Amino acid sequence: MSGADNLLQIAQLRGGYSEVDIIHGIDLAVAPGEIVTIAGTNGAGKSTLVKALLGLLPRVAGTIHLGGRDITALSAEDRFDAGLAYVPQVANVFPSLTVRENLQVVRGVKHLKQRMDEVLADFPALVERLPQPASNLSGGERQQLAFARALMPSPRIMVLDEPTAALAPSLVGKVFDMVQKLPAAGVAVLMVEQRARQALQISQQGYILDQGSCVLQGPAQGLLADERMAQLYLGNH
Ligand SMILES: Nc1ncnc2c1ncn2[C@@H]1O[C@H](COP(=O)(O)OP(=O)(O)OP(=O)(O)O)[C@@H](O)[C@H]1O
Repeated sequence: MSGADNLLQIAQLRGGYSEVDIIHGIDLAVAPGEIVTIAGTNGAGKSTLVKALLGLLPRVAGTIHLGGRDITALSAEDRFDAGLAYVPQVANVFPSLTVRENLQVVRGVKHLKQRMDEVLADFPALVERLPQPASNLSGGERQQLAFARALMPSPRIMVLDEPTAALAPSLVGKVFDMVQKLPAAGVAVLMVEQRARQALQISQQGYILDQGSCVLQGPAQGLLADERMAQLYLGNH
């Protein structure tokens, strides 16, 4: 696939929180319908890369294109409106609002009632919880609500920050199942995940960061098959 066909195209992205660069010229692409995993050691720069992508890093250089449009200079709000959804690791729902209100307050949703019905069709467990405060939800249900919220404005790509991190091990498979269904709903996925092996198993492409640079990239199955690299960077999960 040529660069022009990619949904998301990050080129030579660098930047940091002060004058010191934390990420050093990263190239990354997500094609329509793809799941792409970013893995790497602690402190490698994964969250910093995500912040740069979302427009939350104070200083960046390089370019970011979404659907062929240069979004590098856009605010975080305008990137969201352009179809970039984000599910943070924590604080991804409003606990004091009901489940219904959590879905209603998402910015930029057209035909709210209809869209809510469409999204809830994929999350039946949330339907009976609609009148309850989100604080009543279990960890797994809360993650479902976070995904449902992110889907409300019909994004083109969802950026997931360690979607399994705060969950009991028994729920991890369910979250990866949810992720795996997103491309069929027309949503590509860019996911940072510590459970790198499991994440790569449901991904088409993977990128391994170390000290702010991409040290390895390619088809996910190839990365999993490279035992030496897998030992170094992918951990046991
Ligand atoms: N707000 C910040 N201000 C200054 N430096 C920061 C800030 N956030 C992160 N850093 C630094 O940037 C580097 C990369 O951190 P980052 O959080 O991007 O790594 P990561 O790969 O996401 O790590 P982890 O897997 O532990 O979450 C680290 O050296 C970190 O100390």
